[in-house]
Amino acid sequence: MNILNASQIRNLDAHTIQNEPISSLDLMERASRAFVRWLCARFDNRRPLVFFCGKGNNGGDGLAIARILSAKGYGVTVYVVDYTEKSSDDFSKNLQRLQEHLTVHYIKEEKDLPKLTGEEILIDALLGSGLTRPAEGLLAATIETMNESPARVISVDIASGLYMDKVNGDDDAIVRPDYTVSFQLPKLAFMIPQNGPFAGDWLVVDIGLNETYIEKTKTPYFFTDKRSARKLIRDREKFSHKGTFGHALLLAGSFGKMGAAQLCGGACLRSGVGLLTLHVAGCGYEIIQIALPEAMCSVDIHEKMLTTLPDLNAYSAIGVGPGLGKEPQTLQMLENLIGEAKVPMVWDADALNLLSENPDLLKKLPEHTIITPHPKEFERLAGKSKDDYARLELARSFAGEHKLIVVLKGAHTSVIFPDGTVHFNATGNAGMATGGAGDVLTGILTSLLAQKYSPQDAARLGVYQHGIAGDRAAKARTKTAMIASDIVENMGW
Ligand SMILES: NC(=O)C1=CN([C@@H]2O[C@H](COP(=O)(O)OP(=O)(O)OC[C@H]3O[C@@H](n4cnc5c(N)ncnc54)[C@H](OP(=O)(O)O)[C@@H]3O)[C@@H](O)[C@H]2O)[C@@H](O)CC1
Ligand SMILES: [K+]
Repeated sequence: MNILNASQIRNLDAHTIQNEPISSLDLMERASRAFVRWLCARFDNRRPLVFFCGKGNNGGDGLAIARILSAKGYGVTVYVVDYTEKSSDDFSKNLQRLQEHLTVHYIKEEKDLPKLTGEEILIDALLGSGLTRPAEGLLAATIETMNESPARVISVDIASGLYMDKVNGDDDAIVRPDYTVSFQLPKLAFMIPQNGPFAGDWLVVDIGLNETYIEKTKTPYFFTDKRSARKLIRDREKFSHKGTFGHALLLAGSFGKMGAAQLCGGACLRSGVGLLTLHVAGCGYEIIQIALPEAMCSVDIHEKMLTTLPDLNAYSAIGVGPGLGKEPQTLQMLENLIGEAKVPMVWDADALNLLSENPDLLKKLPEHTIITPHPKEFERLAGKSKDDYARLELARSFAGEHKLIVVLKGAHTSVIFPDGTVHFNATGNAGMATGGAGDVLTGILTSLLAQKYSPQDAARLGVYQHGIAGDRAAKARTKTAMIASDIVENMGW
């Protein structure tokens, strides 16, 4: 799914109005009904709803939503924040419609702000995609009132004060919603880690904007949701055999860190690879043979760490890094790997840390190798960034410069191609922020590469599957109690 910026969304809006055709007022009504459907499915009419509306179209949505919910028997109080003389046409029309049924209250100065009990549900319809500058004065005071109340807050389209596609200032007044119900498309702002508190649990409701126009609009940003992930999956043919699904090699584990190799290997097996060999330090031989009977073991000459490569000819993909340690002999092995590998690779964890300590090696990494840094590992590789938008930009130029596929791990993990395209992932949860979850991902990616998925598809699909398995694990165990091996146990579609 494409992610569009604010001006592209404005054009999309105009295109839909002109070509469907539909009036802008009817489109606002459709968007409002979509919001109402979501709200009614989640909240019954026992709690009072308090609306805070601005005077543009986001405020117009708020007024329309209030009217529809009031007709459905919800208790509705509406405040219009009177911060400007200007108002949009559709705001004015909806104000007139609402006033036929309900008295609207105006907030003209701070003393007009209501006292909230915390029992209400607050609807934030102050500012939407039309935000052009930080919210100040009366708007900022209203935002503060909402944020200070223990009441639940639901933002219409996007939290008021949050830019859709660029960084906010540290001191900007921004609503901190529990939920954001956004129209038609996910917004770039929702993908950015530092915006977590300003997106809440966000979701997208369909309002029938022109799909063809959305697909044709050029953007570097995409969202891998269920529909787009499904398109990447290849069925297992009836007449296939284990050779069809490749032979993966994992170089992982060291003394005290054999669990990383086990998790990585387990995930690799569970993502459909035909055969798996783990090359492990001597101390890992029995561990792996017992823990993963489906895998084969190749044993290093060193008892505690990996120092030498096995013959690489048998393998269709290689994953390296989890639990490797950073000893000089292991670094030597990585140098040899870069020289000898002729198949697609995934580099993770200590392999990346060794790369950042040896920038010459980084330059030699074969094109389209997948690297899977978390933010700290990425910082070691590419340097510091002043904010999360800047880090995304740095990752795009890094991927381009080194011709690598960068999987920047986090909530909405971003998969970045050498051409600068960014695919944010839909699945996963905070329960996955736990030791070993990254090793699981490396196993999955290596498995998909061994099955001859292109590195781009393997990265997007693997990250998506990893997240799905994590979501299932959280359901079974809760986010707090789940551990990385639960992710492996919950693999599969
Ligand atoms: N296509 C869709 O998805 C659909 C979208 N719809 C809805 O429309 C919403 C966008 O509406 P919108 O364009 O009227 O802008 P909105 O955010 O209401 O702001 C209003 C005006 O406020 C101003 N302003 C900006 N920043 C300010 C500030 N800090 N402090 C004070 N003033 C500020 C600025 O005007 P300016 O003063 O810059 O001239 C701006 O124009 C969208 O989020 C969604 O809810 C649906 O109805 C149907 C389909
Ligand atoms: K809003």
